[in-house]
Amino acid sequence: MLKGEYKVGVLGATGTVGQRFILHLHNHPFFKLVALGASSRSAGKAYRDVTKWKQVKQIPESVQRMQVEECTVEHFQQCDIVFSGLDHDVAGPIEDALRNAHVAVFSNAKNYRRDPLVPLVVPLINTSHYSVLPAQQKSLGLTKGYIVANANCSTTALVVPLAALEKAFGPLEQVQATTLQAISGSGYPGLPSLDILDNVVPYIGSEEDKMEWETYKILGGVSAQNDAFDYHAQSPLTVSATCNRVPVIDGHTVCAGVKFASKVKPSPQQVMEALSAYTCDAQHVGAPSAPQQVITVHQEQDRPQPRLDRDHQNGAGVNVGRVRGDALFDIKFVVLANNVQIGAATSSVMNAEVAALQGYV
Ligand SMILES: NC(=O)C1=CN([C@@H]2O[C@H](COP(=O)(O)OP(=O)(O)OC[C@H]3O[C@@H](n4cnc5c(N)ncnc54)[C@H](OP(=O)(O)O)[C@@H]3O)[C@@H](O)[C@H]2O)C=CC1
Ligand SMILES: N[C@@H](CC(=O)OP(=O)(O)O)C(=O)O
Repeated sequence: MLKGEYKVGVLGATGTVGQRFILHLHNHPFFKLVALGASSRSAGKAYRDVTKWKQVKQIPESVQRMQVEECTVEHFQQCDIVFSGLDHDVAGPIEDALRNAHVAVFSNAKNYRRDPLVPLVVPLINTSHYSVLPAQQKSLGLTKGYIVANANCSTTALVVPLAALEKAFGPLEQVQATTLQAISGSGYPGLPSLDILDNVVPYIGSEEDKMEWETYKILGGVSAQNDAFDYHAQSPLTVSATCNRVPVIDGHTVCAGVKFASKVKPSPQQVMEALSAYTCDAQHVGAPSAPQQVITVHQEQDRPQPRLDRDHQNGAGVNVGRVRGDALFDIKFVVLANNVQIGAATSSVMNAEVAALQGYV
């Protein structure tokens, strides 16, 4: 149901997430990158002159000389879609202004995730939440333009296997999750090397709270009138998260324990089969960024590992390993997700691909 080529822009194009957007979008099959935005420090200059480019791949030729603009409506209202990798300190009013200018905004920033009419979408799980977009538009008197948020990167890692387990075995009762989060999650330049090398920092501001409540919204449903999210209202699920920063560059690892609500518990083998079999709408509608395999289940005792597994399928899926029974929980496992790909830019792009393919853009 594509309407042809869509003009897209990137806000925060010079940042850690913005650079991933550039690599995703510069030769996309139906998104044409036409506008780049960043702060007034970068505006008016060529992209290659203001970006501290940290990717192994070079800046695409077509982007090197593009002029970076201020993130104002006048520079982006030509776009059908804008991807936001903006700092959350500034993202709120900029994204709202673009929505009001009839642009579909797909944001990585946390500002609108709690909004009762903004879908919080992990494209491997809940693109069905787009059914609330007309209610969002109606509440603002808009006929075009909306905001879709993607989740926190650690939440994204955790919820994909949880969604697959709920689909196969019914509601979950308790989830305990302990993260080992990569340095790139804190943006560039991130933590000082003297804080993170040879060290683990057992605190990431507001991360635990986000992992807990975002999970409820993502795994929840939508009201019969398509005008509200139910935040998992009918579920007995309780999530408890502990977040740590570790000296890994990219790739968030989460060690999870899960209790099922049902009295009949699946075996580790059944869990592995269910995780491997899980598929999602992004695959079914043919989103170009969707992975072949949503959850790659590793049989080796010592996988997944960030260095070895984060770039599997360009970081578009998640990796699960060490699926086993437990004395306290019904099942334990380790999940790894590339925080700057499916945890950030890939999620936004895949969300927009599904929206376009389903006629929401
Ligand atoms: N890194 C990650 O793993 C994840 C990040 N996110 C979220 O994505 C967003 C971007 O994160 P990240 O790329 O790591 O951050 P960075 O600090 O690397 O980049 C921030 C970007 O915001 C721009 N910016 C800063 N101030 C302004 C301003 N006043 N007006 C316009 N643009 C401005 C910067 O432009 P300039 O270069 O000109 O300063 C830069 O392009 C954040 O909201 C973050 O929370 C979400 C999930 C994962
Ligand atoms: N806080 C995450 C990255 C991030 O920016 O999260 P959020 O999008 O929820 O603000 C990390 O440090 O790894």
